[in-house]
Amino acid sequence: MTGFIEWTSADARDLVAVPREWDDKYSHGVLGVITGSDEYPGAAVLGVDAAVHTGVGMVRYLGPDRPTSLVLARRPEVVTVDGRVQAWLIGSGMDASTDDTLTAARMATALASGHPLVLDAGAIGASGDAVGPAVITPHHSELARALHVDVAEVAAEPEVWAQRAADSLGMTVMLKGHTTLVCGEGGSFSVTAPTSWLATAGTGDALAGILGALVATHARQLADDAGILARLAATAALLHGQSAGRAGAGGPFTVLGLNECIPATIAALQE
Ligand SMILES: NC(=O)C1=CN([C@@H]2O[C@H](COP(=O)(O)OP(=O)(O)OC[C@H]3O[C@@H](n4cnc5c(N)ncnc54)[C@H](OP(=O)(O)O)[C@@H]3O)[C@@H](O)[C@H]2O)[C@@H](O)CC1
Ligand SMILES: Nc1ncnc2c1ncn2[C@@H]1O[C@H](COP(=O)(O)OP(=O)(O)O)[C@@H](O)[C@H]1O
Repeated sequence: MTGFIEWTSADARDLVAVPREWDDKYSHGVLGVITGSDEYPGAAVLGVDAAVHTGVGMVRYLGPDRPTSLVLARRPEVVTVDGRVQAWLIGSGMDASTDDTLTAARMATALASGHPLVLDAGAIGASGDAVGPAVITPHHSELARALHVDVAEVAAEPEVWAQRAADSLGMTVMLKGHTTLVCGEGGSFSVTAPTSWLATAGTGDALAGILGALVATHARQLADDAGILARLAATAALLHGQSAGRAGAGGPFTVLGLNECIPATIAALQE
């Protein structure tokens, strides 16, 4: 694939931040999460669960009551009150033009915060309001919508459209598919999935959570070098694919099952 370097486990190894003996939950990174809705509460659960399994100092989830209850039922370690955050994950399972005024206000504050941003699904259309370094995580249809082109054009030349989006939006783009393409000021990388069983609802929400955790735990490095965002995105796609392969052992898996395999995938990476 011209210009795209295939990302490997060796490349990914140094992009998972292992807490040091002097770290605490705040210094290791706090991920703020604004995802889910009454219509799609599951997206919030899947993304938060993935972030926790990827390793982060704290996940702070701010969403409507229904997804909040479900997130806490699945992951009681999650904090659901406003406070200090080092990076934001926004958009999975929600609509940017939501009439929920509290969620809309939280989203506007996060976009303007200057903190690194992971913008998924419903937040991709709000990328123009991002102040800090940002990565968008569209599938083909979402990228086509963002660029006002036909999805068939994106499907025919995904490398061209991923690069065009990164150039025109001035941010990192992770275009999802069997081969996931990442472009940004830090480089252009491809990650080939080890299993097509990933083609199932909710796996993208988990990927966004993995990336959110990697971004939150590198917030300080991102302040000096926004270029590492592309390498973090490629690492997230690699961890996601390998965890899916591990979860299904060649067959299908649940998304929560994929998440449960993330720690072993990270441990194997660091052996
Ligand atoms: N449990 C939960 O809470 C879950 C919540 N979820 C949340 O649901 C929200 C909506 O997500 P969404 O992707 O289904 O809808 P949307 O972006 O409007 O797509 C519209 C059209 O695009 C196409 N299309 C779709 N995927 C494509 C692909 N990979 N590659 C190419 N084309 C693709 C397809 O059109 P078709 O190709 O059939 O013509 C489709 O009809 C989102 O917020 C997400 O986070 C989900 O994660 C599931 C689990
Ligand atoms: N055929 C496939 N082979 C491998 N991976 C796939 C395939 N189709 C989709 N994926 C991956 O599955 C995930 C789907 O994400 P997305 O389309 O956002 O779904 P959802 O919104 O339901 O979570 C992405 O990580 C994508 O790269």
